[in-house]
Amino acid sequence: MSTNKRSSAPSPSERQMLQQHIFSEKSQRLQNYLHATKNILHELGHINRDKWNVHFPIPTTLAGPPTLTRSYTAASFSDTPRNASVAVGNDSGNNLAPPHSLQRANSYQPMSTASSTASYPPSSDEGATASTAVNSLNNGYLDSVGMLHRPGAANSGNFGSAPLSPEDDSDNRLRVLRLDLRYAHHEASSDIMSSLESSSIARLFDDKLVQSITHIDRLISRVSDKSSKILVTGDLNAGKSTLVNALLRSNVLPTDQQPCTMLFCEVVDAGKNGGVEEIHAIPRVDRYSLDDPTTYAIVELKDLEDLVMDNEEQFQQLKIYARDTQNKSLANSNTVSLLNNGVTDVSIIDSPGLNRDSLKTTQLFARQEEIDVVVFVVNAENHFTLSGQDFLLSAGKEKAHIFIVVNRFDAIRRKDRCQKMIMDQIMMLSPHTAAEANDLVHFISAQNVTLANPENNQSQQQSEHDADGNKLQRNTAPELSPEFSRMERCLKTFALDQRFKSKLAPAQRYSYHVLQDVEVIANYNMNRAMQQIQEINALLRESTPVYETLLDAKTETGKRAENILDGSCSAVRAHAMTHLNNTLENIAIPAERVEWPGLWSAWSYAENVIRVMAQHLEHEVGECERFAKFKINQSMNDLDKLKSEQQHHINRYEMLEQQKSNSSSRRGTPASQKSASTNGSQQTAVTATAGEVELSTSYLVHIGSISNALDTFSLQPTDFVDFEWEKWSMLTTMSMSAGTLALLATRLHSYADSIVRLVKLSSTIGSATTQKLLISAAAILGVGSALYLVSDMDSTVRNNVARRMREALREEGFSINHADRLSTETTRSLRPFVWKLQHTFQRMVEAEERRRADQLHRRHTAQDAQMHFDEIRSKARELAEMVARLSDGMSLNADEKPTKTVDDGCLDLSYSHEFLNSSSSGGSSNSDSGTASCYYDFAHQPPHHLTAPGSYPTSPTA
Ligand SMILES: Nc1nc2c(ncn2[C@@H]2O[C@H](COP(=O)(O)OP(=O)(O)OP(=O)(O)O)[C@@H](O)[C@H]2O)c(=O)[nH]1
Repeated sequence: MSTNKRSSAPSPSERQMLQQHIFSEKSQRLQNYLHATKNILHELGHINRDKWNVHFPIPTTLAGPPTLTRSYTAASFSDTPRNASVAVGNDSGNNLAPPHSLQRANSYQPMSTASSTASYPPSSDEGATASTAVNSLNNGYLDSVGMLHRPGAANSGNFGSAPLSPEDDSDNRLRVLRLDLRYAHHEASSDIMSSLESSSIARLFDDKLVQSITHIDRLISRVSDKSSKILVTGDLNAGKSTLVNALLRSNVLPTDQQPCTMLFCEVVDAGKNGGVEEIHAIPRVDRYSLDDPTTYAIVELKDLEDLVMDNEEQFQQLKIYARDTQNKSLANSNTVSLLNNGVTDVSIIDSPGLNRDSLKTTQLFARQEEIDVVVFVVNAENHFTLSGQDFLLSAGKEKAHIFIVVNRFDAIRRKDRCQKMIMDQIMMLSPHTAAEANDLVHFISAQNVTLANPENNQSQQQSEHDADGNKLQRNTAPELSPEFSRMERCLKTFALDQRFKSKLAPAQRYSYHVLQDVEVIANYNMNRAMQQIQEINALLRESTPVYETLLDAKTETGKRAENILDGSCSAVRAHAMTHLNNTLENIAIPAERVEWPGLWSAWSYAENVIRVMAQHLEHEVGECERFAKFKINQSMNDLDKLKSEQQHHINRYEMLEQQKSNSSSRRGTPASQKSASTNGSQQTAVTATAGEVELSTSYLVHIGSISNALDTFSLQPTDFVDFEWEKWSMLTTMSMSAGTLALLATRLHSYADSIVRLVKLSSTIGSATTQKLLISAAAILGVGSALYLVSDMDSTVRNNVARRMREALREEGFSINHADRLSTETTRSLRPFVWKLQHTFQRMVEAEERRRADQLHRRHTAQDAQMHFDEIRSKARELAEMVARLSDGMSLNADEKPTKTVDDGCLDLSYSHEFLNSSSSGGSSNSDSGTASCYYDFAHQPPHHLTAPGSYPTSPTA
């Protein structure tokens, strides 16, 4: 790059063209960055809502809102309450100075002792802690101010030389996205934060993100709006209207010793209204359209005073289209009108006094978002009132620089003292403004500007006549004090030439701070996620062997419980079978106790025998049941022992369940409800107790009959006859031994057969004697048998009954039925307890598995979040650097610039000229000069990964 090019000075028109070109490039880039910032916030909100409740760094040191000593405000006007504004200022996270930084700010030294260098102390807001020094004040007094600079920061300054540098200890210092809950609860934010559920914090954070996104939208529209709005504000009667009139060189706005501006009055060049001077009284600012006369009422300029004073209820704002009378020559910037400047459309808004009423004050606070330049008028006699302080703190939320006009300075006797006190206040309220006090703080007397007004200032006008003889009025150049001239020049520079500083820097600053906050939050949450992953890993490591042991215990306990049950059932069954079979076998024995009452009561004897036998059977069945109960009790004890062996598993489970229920009751579930449900589950988990055994075995007592066969069993006549032929054989043998036919008789097997054979024998023998003998023998045999029958009838009956009963019972499966029944009953008694034990283990295993699944899920979520936060952090960091680089080459600080600045340092024109030349020749401006890098990135867009589809307009071509 040739030295010739660099040294050639640009003409004013070239310079202006360059400025506009650069401004529109930077403006476009800034809009892109704002969109990208919004996307990052959207992304963060999405993560916060759907993936991971964002955790908030809890401030370890609480930064209170800065306060000034009352001595500064003792002479102030009535003040509006501080509450809203302090909250806003605090909320902004901007310029919140901890007490020590306030002390630093208070240590303002007169220029002779102040240091011109500045450091960037940690743990404090960028401005409030800056060690700035004022070397001089206005007119030589406000001369040079130390530049805040942090070595190694990504940026080299910003539009307004307010540094955009990361916090040194930023982990718990957020500027914009901070959740400050103090004001709602009168408690420390950290206390409230730590007591809140993470989901509640996430909801609050979501609201915060929405607010921030809305604000960025407003910034985008402000940045994209080609026109500039200058808001003139300050306390009542500070001289705001007088100042506006002085700037316009015309008594457009009414002034009075009493408060008179009740409405916002926006003064716009009449050229915007087809050159017609008139007032549009607007009921709804948001609906106002110049092309739609229904959105406003037209009022003549002469009626402005009445309108301003009396219609505050009817109209929200007045738009005053006034003709500009100043010289528009660009050659002399001092005479270029603010409204009609040839650079951009400017409007000046005169506002009602800050401390007039809280409603207007609130409106004023709200309006800052749409304005580019704040001109704050301070009454030199009153200094900053509390309302003024609050406003500056709030405006400082994004505007590092505020143009401060200390008016009515003519009325001050000890001017030095006044200047010093007011500068002290400014340094605390807007340090960046204080740092550039030379350009931004002016001590003037607006009233001293003599204005052109045909009614009250004829001396300032010359009358001429046009060709038709009409009288023309032309302003003569008013007499301006040097202070006023300088103030005016600086204001024009600030509002027009330094639109980077006045219009773009606030948005740049806000975006940068948001991105820094995002980075801090992402970093914090990454660490939290990492911590959570580590905790979960440790928990999983610890719980894996426990889980495996629990699985084994579950299997083993289940098997052993089943074995106890099966063993018990088998024992009961086997015992019942054996016992009842034996009982049936020997069923006749108990009947032996029944006394034989004689032949004539044989029937009742038989009935008694049956009853005794049935009773005996019943008793023996009961015996089997008692055995079953015994076995059930024994098994219960075994199960209880089994449970005791595994008690440590159950204890752990119950402890974890208790912890869970405690934590859910902390989250709001009624404690009683929780503990009831927990106790209930615990009770079901506990195995049998003695009481339960009693209860469970009680239904083993049989109800009613023990056998159908026994119920229908009845006595039969044959029961009295002994049909056991063995006996008859024996009897026959015995009879025959007494006679000659003993041998025959022994061969006979039945009584009938014996008789028949004897008869047959007698007939074959043929001898009468023998026949008689045989008949006698038969008779003896019959009588003997009868006698025998009668004498052994009791045993016959017993045996017959026992036999028949045994047969009947066997036939119905008496023993096996009872064995089965008792076995089933045993199972039924024990099964619930086995199940409970198994269920307990099943639930423990399931709970453990749920816990592990939950831990794995949480780990996955944390890993996911870690990844997302890492991405967001990188994006935010990268974008923040780009946002910071946006101000490369725009620094006003001569120390930082390799070349001199032109016209109050608004722009390095040698570079601009070079850029213009190189770009017009199609070449790159940085080909041979490292110092010209400030314009290389004009066409930079955010990297592709920072852009959402369709988010960005195409890059403007240089
Ligand atoms: N001595 C002195 N008086 C001034 C100066 N500027 C304004 N005044 C007077 O202060 C009074 C209030 O001036 P305004 O311009 O109406 O003040 P304001 O801030 O617009 O008042 P409101 O809109 O009612 O809040 C008027 O009487 C002015 O003449 C000044 O520089 N010096």
